[in-house]
Amino acid sequence: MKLGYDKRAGKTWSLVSWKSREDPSPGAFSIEHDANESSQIFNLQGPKMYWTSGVWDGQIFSQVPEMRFIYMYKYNTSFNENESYFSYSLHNPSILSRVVLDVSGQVRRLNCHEGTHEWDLYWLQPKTQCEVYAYCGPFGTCTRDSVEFCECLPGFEPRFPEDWNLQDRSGGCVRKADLQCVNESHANGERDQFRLVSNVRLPKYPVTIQARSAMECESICLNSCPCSAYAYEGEECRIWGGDLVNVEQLPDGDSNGRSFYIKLAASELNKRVSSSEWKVWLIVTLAISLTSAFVIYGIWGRFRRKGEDLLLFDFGNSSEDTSCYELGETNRLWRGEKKEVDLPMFSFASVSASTNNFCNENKLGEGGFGSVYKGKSQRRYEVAVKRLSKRSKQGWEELKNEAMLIAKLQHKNLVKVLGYCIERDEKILIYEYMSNKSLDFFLFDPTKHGILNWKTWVHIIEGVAQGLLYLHQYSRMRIIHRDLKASNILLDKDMNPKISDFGMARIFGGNEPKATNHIVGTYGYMSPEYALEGLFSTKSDVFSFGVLLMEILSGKKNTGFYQTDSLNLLGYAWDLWKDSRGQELMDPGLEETSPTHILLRYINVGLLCVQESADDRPTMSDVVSMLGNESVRLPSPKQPAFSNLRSGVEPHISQNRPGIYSLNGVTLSVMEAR
Ligand SMILES: Nc1ncnc2c1ncn2[C@@H]1O[C@H](COP(=O)(O)OP(=O)(O)OP(=O)(O)O)[C@@H](O)[C@H]1O
Repeated sequence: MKLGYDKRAGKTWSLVSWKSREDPSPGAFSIEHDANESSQIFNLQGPKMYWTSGVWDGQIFSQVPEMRFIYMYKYNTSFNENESYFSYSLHNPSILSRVVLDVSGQVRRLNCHEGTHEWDLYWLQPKTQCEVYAYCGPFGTCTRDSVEFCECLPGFEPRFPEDWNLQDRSGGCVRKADLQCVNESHANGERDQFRLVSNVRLPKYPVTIQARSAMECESICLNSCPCSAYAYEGEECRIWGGDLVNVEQLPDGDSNGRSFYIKLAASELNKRVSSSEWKVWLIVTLAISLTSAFVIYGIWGRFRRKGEDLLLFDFGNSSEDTSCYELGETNRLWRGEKKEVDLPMFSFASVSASTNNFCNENKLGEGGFGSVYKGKSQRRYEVAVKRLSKRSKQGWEELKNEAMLIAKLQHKNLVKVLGYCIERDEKILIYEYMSNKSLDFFLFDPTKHGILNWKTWVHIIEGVAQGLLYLHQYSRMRIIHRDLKASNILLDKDMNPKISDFGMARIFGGNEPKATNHIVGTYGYMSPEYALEGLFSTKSDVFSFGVLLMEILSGKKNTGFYQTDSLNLLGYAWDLWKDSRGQELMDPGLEETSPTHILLRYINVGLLCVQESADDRPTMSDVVSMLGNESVRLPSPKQPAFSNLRSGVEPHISQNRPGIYSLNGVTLSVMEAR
């Protein structure tokens, strides 16, 4: 369908939401294409702007940067004397995809899942209130996941305080003191000044101009009356005229955080608090702090009980139940941690009841830090319960790291954590149950590898790639998994892959590799710069993904590979590739069910991922596009890392480097070199 304007018929092609989920008559929202040159998509709530895509630059809409990495669609805009419109089509016409404008005003893209024939949510906007156009009005700032979404920028106050208190923030904020707006010194000697606003998503609609320095950029803004703010980054001077909208305050450490300078009257910046104001401020602050403490205490108590109620209702055996919140030291320690876990807490009694007292028949497997059991709630909902071994001291740190990270992530290819329990010396995480266990069960058992056809393997490979891409690029934090391997890919009943085991994962800022002395990971999957120098980056995950891909294609483990007596799997693959015999690497079962040129393409991508130099390896977004789009030309790979290493022999680790890694597919870390 076209979204635009039919000039001959004088008709607009738009998308209109339903009135309610049951009533398909025209609702409050509509999407239209701007017929002017800016060619943006407007999502309107009645006549009011609700969301905008930003201007079309010929490839993407400026407010939808992720379009750069989504290679599935072809976009088309057209302006001629008869019509002006925007439309899209799919590179692969067999994929079913649709765009829906929801009753709540969200634009949702849904793709039909080949296996389940259900509509999967692929993309949506606006995702949060902070992305709604001018949600906090002009000069307001928005903070997601906060009770009070909106605040005013420093030096501003609500324009309509009554509406503001009644939660209508659309009026925004106004200056507490007017700008002087003079080029030369003002009569009283005060010129407008700038105040830094940091760690935010920048306001919409800047104008970009060239400036040689931050000072020059500041002076341009200072000498232009309508300029309200500027930002200087990489020789690019951005200035904003008039109202600032959609400034979003980001959480600490968010790699999307930027800074800008807002222009304020000098009197506002130099304000001193008089002694009577100071006293009033002190009294009010004390009163607020005390009231907040009581309120938080009350809410916390209710929250704990609510978590427990949920558990009793869902898992529990109420008569035997001991309450988690009555626990002692360990429990308080957890809550005392700086970063709290935003997850429901369950009592040990109910978790134990759900697994039939951790009986052996319910045991799903055993990892480095403890055992995993299948549990069933009273409502027959299946879960997986990871119980930390009481001897494992280090495992506790990993488990906490895992809970804190996964609780903040949401993607269909990442395993979900449903809750936790800490009681006396018991430490437990509860996950969604994945009935097909982990990928290694299918991969390294020759009788099982052949059960899955090529289509399913592609589904698994693409899912893992999407999950990693989300971690590296799209999640709220940039995350490096550091322990991607076959046993950490779980499979649900429909063989959807989910990345698990975030015990080693790290939040990562910037693009430069980070160094560590404490090298953890699994032999065979670790990149050379990480195993040998302790340097990790998103490219170390790309390396592990490459090894996994080669293992899937060949049906063989990278470690313990004895096909030839001189090389490991990567070396073997490289030798075949050089001799144009790549297809001989393939698991014979796969070769029968898939076209050779596709298999060779996948081997090519795998070899690109395991190249020696991290800089030569593609990013996960490159990998996703190379795997999914046959029209993307693939570069020739260079020789893989460790390819001349005898199978089962570990790379030499220098004697003066303290950290070491793991063996035989089990993750370990020790602090001394061997
Ligand atoms: N959510 C789950 N659903 C079903 N089975 C699971 C689930 N989580 C783990 N398992 C099973 O339990 C086994 C042990 O998992 P765990 O994550 O503790 O260790 P691992 O990843 O195999 O090893 P390591 O801890 O050394 O990395 C897995 O191999 C898998 O078969």
